[in-house]
Amino acid sequence: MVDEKLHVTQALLYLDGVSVSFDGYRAIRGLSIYIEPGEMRAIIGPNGAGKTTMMDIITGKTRPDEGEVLFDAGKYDLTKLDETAIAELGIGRKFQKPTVFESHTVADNILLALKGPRTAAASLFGWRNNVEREKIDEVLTTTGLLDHRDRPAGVISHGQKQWLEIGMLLAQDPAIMLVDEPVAGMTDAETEQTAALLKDINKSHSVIVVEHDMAFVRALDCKVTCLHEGSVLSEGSIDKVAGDERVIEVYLGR
Ligand SMILES: Nc1ncnc2c1ncn2[C@@H]1O[C@H](COP(=O)(O)OP(=O)(O)OP(=O)(O)O)[C@@H](O)[C@H]1O
Repeated sequence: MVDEKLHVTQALLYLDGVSVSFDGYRAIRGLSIYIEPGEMRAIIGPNGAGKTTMMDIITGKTRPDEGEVLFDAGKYDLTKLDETAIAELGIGRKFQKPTVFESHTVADNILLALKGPRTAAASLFGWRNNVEREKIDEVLTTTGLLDHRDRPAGVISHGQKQWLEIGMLLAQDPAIMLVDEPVAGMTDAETEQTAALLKDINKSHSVIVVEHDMAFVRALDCKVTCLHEGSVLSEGSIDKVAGDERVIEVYLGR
């Protein structure tokens, strides 16, 4: 049921005054972030700034002690929903380490993601309809993996595995994709391609990217939020944030 009191914002994702403590340590402190529909946002900040914890709060893995976490113009209070319900609302997450099914082909990995976990095993042996085939090829084209569609996912490069996992997320067509450090361990060329891929995906999906690689963040060409000690230290264009003396002191100047 939709609570009328929640209609306080047009933001796709609205975090306001969010705090959480672990064993008395306040990992997130009065964090407020608003993501507009269709937006791409890069989140940066030093180790321990709270970036992963923020993603955990959005996806329901961690419950905040206080604050509001609303989705889709205030329609849904994410603090009241579990991880499965939040995923079903269209909030998709990609963790840092790729977790593709290595013994299955690249195409079957996308098929498994399309089907969802419940019917996945059966679907691999079942009839694959044209709609699925078209969707798989569309995702593989977007992610630059069409030439690898019939190779086992275990033999493709680290960068290609990251793109495959982004593709698996894309197959589920989430309203917003949360992507955690996608270019860690990538070559410069792969990093550039990943920025282009996420910008392409952002034409039809909102995206939040956590990343340390500043060349990559610059290439994303989007609004940047720098977290520090669990709250927003600086926010705005990459030039504004990268030129902010407080950001240089705690993060960039290291
Ligand atoms: N489940 C947990 N139990 C106890 N402490 C935690 C837990 N999760 C996070 N923390 C602490 O909360 C703080 C924020 O951690 P978090 O992982 O969110 O930072 P981060 O910005 O993602 O850092 P990194 O860039 O290293 O991934 C850290 O001090 C961390 O040790």
